[in-house]
Amino acid sequence: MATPHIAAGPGDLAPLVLMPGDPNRARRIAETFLNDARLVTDVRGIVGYTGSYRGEPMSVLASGMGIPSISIYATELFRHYGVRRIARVGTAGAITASVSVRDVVIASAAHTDSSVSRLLVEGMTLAPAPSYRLLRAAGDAAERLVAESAGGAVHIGPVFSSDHFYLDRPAVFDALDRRGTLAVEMEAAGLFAVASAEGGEALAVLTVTDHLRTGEALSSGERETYFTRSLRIAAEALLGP
Ligand SMILES: O=P(O)(O)O[C@H]1O[C@H](CO)[C@@H](O)[C@H]1O
Ligand SMILES: O=c1cc[nH]c(=O)[nH]1
Repeated sequence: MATPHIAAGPGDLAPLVLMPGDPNRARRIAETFLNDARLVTDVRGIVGYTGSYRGEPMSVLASGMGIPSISIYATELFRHYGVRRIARVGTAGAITASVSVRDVVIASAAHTDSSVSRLLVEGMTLAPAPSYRLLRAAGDAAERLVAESAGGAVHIGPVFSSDHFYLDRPAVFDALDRRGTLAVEMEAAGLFAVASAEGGEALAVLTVTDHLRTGEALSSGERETYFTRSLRIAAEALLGP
């Protein structure tokens, strides 16, 4: 059963998976958010746990950073472990003035400079996007949570999945900003492309931890506090219709 990158056995992973980039965050999600979570894989330090959320089996597996890394884990989950839905829960940098740090961005599409949108179907530039069912469920969950709890705004719109964390090309961000792009991160487009190829469903719910325009950044403590809201939106969406 084990794949080159996941050591879990048959039935060890739930059909619903939360996927942060950071393995430490995956462990914290297992310890503080899921119920009765147990470790099911730790190949290369990319830990995965399975427990439950509101009585439903749910797993968390880290993706590592970047499109190549998340593409490996998402492919193996959908293709070999019977996973149906993956929600990326990650951090992002705001690239437009109307988005602030502490806000949540739910990706409705993911522009990318990665070859993932160009290589998979010859002669075509694909448009990586989340599952509409999960996106709608996330929007509904966000409305309920914003009404219930304090915190920043929740935005739904396109993000930029960059192959470069250190991209010294401000004109790229200006042009994407003018086209309504909300934030930058490094995995959503790869996850969406894999989900569409493998017949799975995917979503990305991002906590805005940095602002590329103002230079503002959350402290590590604040990152954990505000991350919980994205997590709840993503987990509720995974349970959705
Ligand atoms: O917080 P995570 O999920 O890792 O996401 C963001 O943080 C990493 C860069 O620091 C990239 O993986 C980017 O997408
Ligand atoms: O990819 C990322 C993630 C968080 N903040 C950024 O500026 N970029």
